[in-house]
Amino acid sequence: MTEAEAVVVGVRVRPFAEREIQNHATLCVSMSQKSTCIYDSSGKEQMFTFDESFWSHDGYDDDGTGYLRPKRGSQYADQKYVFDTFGKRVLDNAWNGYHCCLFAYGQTGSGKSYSMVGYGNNKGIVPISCEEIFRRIAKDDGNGNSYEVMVSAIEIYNEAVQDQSPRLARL
Ligand SMILES: Nc1ncnc2c1ncn2[C@@H]1O[C@H](COP(=O)(O)OP(=O)(O)OP(=O)(O)O)[C@@H](O)[C@H]1O
Repeated sequence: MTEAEAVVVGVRVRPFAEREIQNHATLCVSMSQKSTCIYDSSGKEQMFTFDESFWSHDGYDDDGTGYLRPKRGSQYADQKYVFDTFGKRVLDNAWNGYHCCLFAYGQTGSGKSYSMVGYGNNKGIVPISCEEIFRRIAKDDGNGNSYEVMVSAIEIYNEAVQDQSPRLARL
């Protein structure tokens, strides 16, 4: 990990919620690789560059199990893609002994829980990481190493810190 990579930032756009569709919401974001473009009401563009721009607004279908996968040729970022490009990076660094933190920031209903924990078959970064941690431990079986896994998770809401670890342990 180089100093330049010490902090990485990604943005993700979720599909319109039912209420937004009913209110005839207008899409004002577009993404291309690492760039995110936001249009104001006059159509003026503002371009931002992040380490990753995850387009999850459209271009997906259900694979029959409830999992949302990209349609052929679409740029839809599914849960696996988000884990592979962001979650795995944090996990790999933690595995190499670095103290790491991954947090989701956004207004209510913006998709933080979806990305971090997920819903149904669309597992988020936390459960995929847990599976990966125990897969790596199992793979190392017989090499004489011992592992201790501890989990903690906090939620900061209205500037109050809440320990969500017991909730996480029930997943
Ligand atoms: N990438 C996505 N693809 C499909 N649906 C999504 C995606 N992100 C979020 N959603 C949907 O949008 C809704 C709101 O998402 P979510 O519950 O993750 O928001 P949140 O930011 O955690 O909200 P809160 O702060 O109120 O807990 C949910 O119904 C969720 O299923």
